[in-house]
Amino acid sequence: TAPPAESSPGSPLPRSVLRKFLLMLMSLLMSLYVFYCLAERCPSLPAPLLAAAPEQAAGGGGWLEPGSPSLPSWPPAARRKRPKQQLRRPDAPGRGAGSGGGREPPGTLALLLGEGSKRLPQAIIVGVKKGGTRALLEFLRVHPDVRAAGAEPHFFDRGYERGFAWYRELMPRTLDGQITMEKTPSYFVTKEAPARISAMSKGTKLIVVVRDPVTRAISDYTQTLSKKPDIPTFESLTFKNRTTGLIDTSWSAIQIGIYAKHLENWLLYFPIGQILFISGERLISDPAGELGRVQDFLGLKRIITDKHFYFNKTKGFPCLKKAEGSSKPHCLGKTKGRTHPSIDREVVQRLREFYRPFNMKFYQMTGHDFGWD
Ligand SMILES: Nc1ncnc2c1ncn2[C@@H]1O[C@H](COP(=O)(O)OS(=O)(=O)O)[C@@H](OP(=O)(O)O)[C@H]1O
Repeated sequence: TAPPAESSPGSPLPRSVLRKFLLMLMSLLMSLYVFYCLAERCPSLPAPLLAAAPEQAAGGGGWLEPGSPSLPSWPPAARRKRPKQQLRRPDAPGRGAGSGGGREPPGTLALLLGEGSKRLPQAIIVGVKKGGTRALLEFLRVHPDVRAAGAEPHFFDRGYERGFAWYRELMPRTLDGQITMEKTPSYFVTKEAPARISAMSKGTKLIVVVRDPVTRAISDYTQTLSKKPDIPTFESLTFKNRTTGLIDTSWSAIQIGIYAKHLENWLLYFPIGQILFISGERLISDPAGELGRVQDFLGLKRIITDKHFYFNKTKGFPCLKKAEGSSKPHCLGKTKGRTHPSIDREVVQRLREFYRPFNMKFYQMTGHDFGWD
């Protein structure tokens, strides 16, 4: 018998090759479709994450950024209309935006594909220096609805003349419903910062991580000492006149801790309810508890819980079980949690006396006793 015809007369390709080619074409088309669906444009999957919620699409107003009248108003997350199935369960494994290995929150692929846009921050950690601001931001970034600038932009203290377009460029891209954040601790003691932030948006949510002003001052000094080992002792810098015991309030390490005074300046532009005060001490002893308060304040679902933290004995601090963008445990670097030099007890005592009335005033203003006295 004659062998089955592999190619029809006149056809340049044998049938088997043609079949293989068609199969390959089909699988290529199927892969393209799957990819399309993963990019959240596929109609058979949950509604597109990228579609703006009706009220967001309508534009809310409230933003005063020059030249950008259509910027969305706060709070995208609180008013979020993201489909339910796109929010991870609080106990679901996985990480914040940018993580790898199939643990990405919804929308990460869209961000990777260049979707989303850079927005001015809706929430800022404005202080205080050495309060625990980096820890708070790193912890918050675990939330899939939070995206934050990595470095401190220093826009409202050092870079204001560069303009809002420059500032916005420093921000990560976000999808509708995600909150853009940054942290620059020096804003809290910058006279012009409240007016400038209010000029950007009156609705900006402010977070201040405060810490016992005496320990904060020592931490501040420790940082300077690590960079300039030749500076005078903490004790000598503390006093204008050691014999009279007059404190040198012009020394920034002391100045920054007079929280009540700085807060007065912020209250000229923002209602107290728009400022969240986080205890730097509790951020260490109960990170999940403090993160719960922050998530509520930002109108976010409570996704970051105690399951996200472990206490690292070597570091002496709580660390993340999985850092953003990785599945590995993550502690803050060596510049966080430095060993403080021991300071003369009497000097510490004198500083405690100095800060006490300011602390009392601060507790009164915030309605919260931070327990430093
Ligand atoms: N989880 C965790 N890991 C490491 N460090 C932690 C953590 N939580 C709070 N802290 C405290 O954060 C202090 C540094 O504060 P900041 O990040 O605000 O410093 S800075 O102003 O940005 O330089 C840093 O101060 P020092 O201990 O004096 O170095 C820490 O005490």
